[in-house]
Amino acid sequence: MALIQLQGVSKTIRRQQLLHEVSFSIEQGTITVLTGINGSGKTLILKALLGLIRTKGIVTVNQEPLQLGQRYPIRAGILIEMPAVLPEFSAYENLQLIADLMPGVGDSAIRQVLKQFDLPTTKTTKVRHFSLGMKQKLGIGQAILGQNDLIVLDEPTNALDTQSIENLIEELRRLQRAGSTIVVASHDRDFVTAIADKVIRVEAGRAYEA
Ligand SMILES: Nc1ncnc2c1ncn2[C@@H]1O[C@H](COP(=O)(O)OP(=O)(O)OP(=O)(O)O)[C@@H](O)[C@H]1O
Repeated sequence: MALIQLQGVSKTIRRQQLLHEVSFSIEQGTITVLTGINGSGKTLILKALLGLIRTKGIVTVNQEPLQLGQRYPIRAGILIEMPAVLPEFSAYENLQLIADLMPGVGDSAIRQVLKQFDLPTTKTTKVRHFSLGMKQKLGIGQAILGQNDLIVLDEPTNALDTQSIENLIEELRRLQRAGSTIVVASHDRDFVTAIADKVIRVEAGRAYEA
């Protein structure tokens, strides 16, 4: 069953049409990957399906049309563009800020995420001393913490080494088995091949099912 459907979604900014009648569905419990070159429109599509930008056309979540400004109808973990991490806090504390908003998510879930991505568990190592890849892994950790209904990751393999990409694939598969629906934008071909149940090719603001 489709968790999310885009029907004829278009976006024009300053008279430039950036998305053209984008239509596809995201099935419950699957991993959907949007792939395409820089500037093709992947991030805009992710924002549209999350109700973060105003578009023409219809986006439905659980068959209900999404309204801009309304509370998103399902629990979503999101990493789009730069990870939103607080540099003066440790990795643990950054995750704790999110866990505090989620009933039933606490110390053991935080430690599991830190372990999965080989991040320091101490509260003394501040994120400002992290490498780019470590910050990226923490950003992914923020999105996957608490087993969300929907997990949206924009270019998650950016700055990750081979082992970290393998850990990410394993973690996404585990989350999928546990019931999450996952949507990823990526131009990393090996990663796309390893992870995708469905590939959506994005070219100049148009989406094609591969
Ligand atoms: N707020 C905006 N104002 C004007 N143009 C924009 C805006 N947001 C996106 N664009 C343009 O829309 C197009 C698609 O951008 P988008 O960020 O969706 O690409 P992308 O496929 O995610 O690229 P990348 O792989 O580099 O992340 C680009 O040409 C971009 O310049």
